[in-house]
Amino acid sequence: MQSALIVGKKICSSLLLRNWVRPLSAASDKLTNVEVNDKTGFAKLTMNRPPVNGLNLDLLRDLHQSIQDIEKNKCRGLILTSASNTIFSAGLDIMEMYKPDQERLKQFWTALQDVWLALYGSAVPTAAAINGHSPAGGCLLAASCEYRVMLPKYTIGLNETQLGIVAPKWFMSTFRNVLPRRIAEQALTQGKMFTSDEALKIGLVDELAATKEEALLKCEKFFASFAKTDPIARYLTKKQLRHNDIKELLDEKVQDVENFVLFVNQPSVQKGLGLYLESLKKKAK
Ligand SMILES: CCCCC/C=C/C(=O)SCCNC(=O)CCNC(=O)[C@H](O)C(C)(C)COP(=O)(O)OP(=O)(O)OC[C@H]1O[C@@H](n2cnc3c(N)ncnc32)[C@H](O)[C@@H]1OP(=O)(O)O
Repeated sequence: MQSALIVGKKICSSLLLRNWVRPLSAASDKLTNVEVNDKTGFAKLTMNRPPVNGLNLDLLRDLHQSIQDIEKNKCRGLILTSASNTIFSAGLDIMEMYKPDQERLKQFWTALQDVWLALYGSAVPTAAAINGHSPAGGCLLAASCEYRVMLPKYTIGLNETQLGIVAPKWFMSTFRNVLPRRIAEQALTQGKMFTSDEALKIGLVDELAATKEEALLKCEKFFASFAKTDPIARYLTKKQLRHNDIKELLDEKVQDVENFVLFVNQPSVQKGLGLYLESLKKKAK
């Protein structure tokens, strides 16, 4: 496992210290990092896969493990953010889908499903401090949280149709959980990337913040808004509201992997992904 969990000196009484301390791997190996604020019990989950936090199999597995740990240890909030100064996440690592190894491709999609199920269905309140660009899978992660605070002058959206690919149903449900249906439909069909200001205007993000520190504070303030609610009643309410979306994927999980594998292997999709990768690399030169 490639993530590190760092806990403050004092921890919430509900936490079992021995559960929290996982062996720290060498710094260069870490793909996610979890820090728990000892006073508040809020966990900061930081993605750290340079250069763009591309969601490959390893990062997805690491994220899943970290979300599960945060949940098991009954933290009072989970803030998802990025170690990069300019990118929250560039979405799925296209290298996982281009000329793929077939067995790994299945594992990759299953890992993405597991991350989404854990994050979207989390009992712990969730928020995203979006401190950089957040296309496609990056937007999915942020939109799966209950609250979003974004820094200015970045972009966010589900741009799949611009890549010639179709976002699966559960990506769309996540968007529809945040946006009015008509706006979601337009955004998804256009593959539109919104600037931070536009995202605020349509409600894709809840607040803007000038710095990452401010974004983290705003996420914490969101968690504090639950101070007078019963955590179990809070969770059961969220669970009921998100139940149909989650059930839909759980009922079709294996079929969804098969659909993905079939889709990605189509020659036209492979060609499109290859051209897109080339354009990204040309841009980098
Ligand atoms: C098939 C069923 C549905 C599947 C649903 C799919 C969901 C997805 O998430 S698909 C991925 C969609 N992602 C994108 O379209 C984002 C593409 N990337 C960008 O727009 C930009 O890279 C950026 C805005 C995120 C960052 O820009 P910048 O800071 O200028 O960095 P570079 O563009 O120079 O990128 C650095 C480096 O990283 C490579 N790269 C970027 N994104 C990806 C990616 N998603 N997958 C793989 N590799 C990526 C880029 O090619 C550069 O590589 P090098 O040239 O080798 O340094």
